[in-house]
Amino acid sequence: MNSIEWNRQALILLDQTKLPVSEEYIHCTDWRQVAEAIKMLRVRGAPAIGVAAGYALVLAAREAAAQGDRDEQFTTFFEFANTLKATRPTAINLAWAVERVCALVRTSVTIDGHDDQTVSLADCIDRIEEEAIAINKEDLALNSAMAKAGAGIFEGRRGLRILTHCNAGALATAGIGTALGVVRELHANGQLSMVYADETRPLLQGARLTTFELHQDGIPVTLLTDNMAAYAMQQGLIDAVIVGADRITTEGDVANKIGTYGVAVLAKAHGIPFYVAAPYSTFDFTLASGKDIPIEIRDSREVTHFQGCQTAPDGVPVLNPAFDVTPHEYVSAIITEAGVLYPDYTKSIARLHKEVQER
Ligand SMILES: CSC[C@H]1O[C@H](OP(=O)(O)O)[C@H](O)[C@@H]1O
Repeated sequence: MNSIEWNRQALILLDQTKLPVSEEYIHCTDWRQVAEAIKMLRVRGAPAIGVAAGYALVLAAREAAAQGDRDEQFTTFFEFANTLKATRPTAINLAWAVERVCALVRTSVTIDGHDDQTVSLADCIDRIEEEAIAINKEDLALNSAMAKAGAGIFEGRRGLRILTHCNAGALATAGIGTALGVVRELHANGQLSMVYADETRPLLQGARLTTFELHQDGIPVTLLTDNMAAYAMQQGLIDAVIVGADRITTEGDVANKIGTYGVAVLAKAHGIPFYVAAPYSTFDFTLASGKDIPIEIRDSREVTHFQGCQTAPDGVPVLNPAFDVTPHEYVSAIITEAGVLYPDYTKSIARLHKEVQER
């Protein structure tokens, strides 16, 4: 199942809002279609929306390069890029990918600090496409490195029962997944007994996507409603929690799907390790405290309706934050493609940053 495919003319996205009932694809030939797909979670998951945004910028550049004079073309392109970046504010991978491509364009048209008037936006399109493909390939490659690093935590252990929240799998990345990448590695090693998947209200990424993915791969999975996680832990059914992330601060505070913080508190109360799996591109090196992470507030209809079925009275006030922040004190370790980070996260994350910058 290929959730994101670039054929040079179009970005083909698996519409995740239709899963698990049907596998339908959207052929995006306009960057606005990709922006809508990200906003509506047809493509979702921090790394995946970064990859999709990279390809959307190829479509945006092609459109902008065909209109106005040279300066207008660049202005239009950067406006399109900013619109794309604003579709979902919490997952930093989206902004990271957009900024990475925009920085490339700015560098391409600058010589010795001056604007090189000989370079047009059209001249940049091939490089933008190369960068989008590079972002995609990097995400694909890092997933396997992360999976092995994460599985290393459980060296020699068998019969593992892992609880996860939301979907941090192949559908959320360009590869095998972050949290579910570790799960897949443990399964391949014969170490996994069961995955317990939180349904993850209100959009049910766990019920619809995680169970779908794991069932397809023959990995044992049991579905929980979100209010069952405490029971499962109390009954001794869970050995560890592994989740993904949408943004991690320099102190190790973690933004992830709403409900993650509650799972982390429950895990701590039951002495169960709580692991976060995320690539380097999920770290925000400009923020220390999780309190400063912007939390996306989504449409109230996501709570009062599901797939057209109304489940609450008209007009009832609704709170619908798409993410919450787990303070680093609740995080046992952070699994990355460069290895496993342990507290003191301020130091271990700084070391990761330094290593990657020096590559
Ligand atoms: C591979 S991390 C995916 C991360 O993104 C999900 O959010 P959404 O479904 O709204 O894109 C969730 O927080 C996952 O942990």
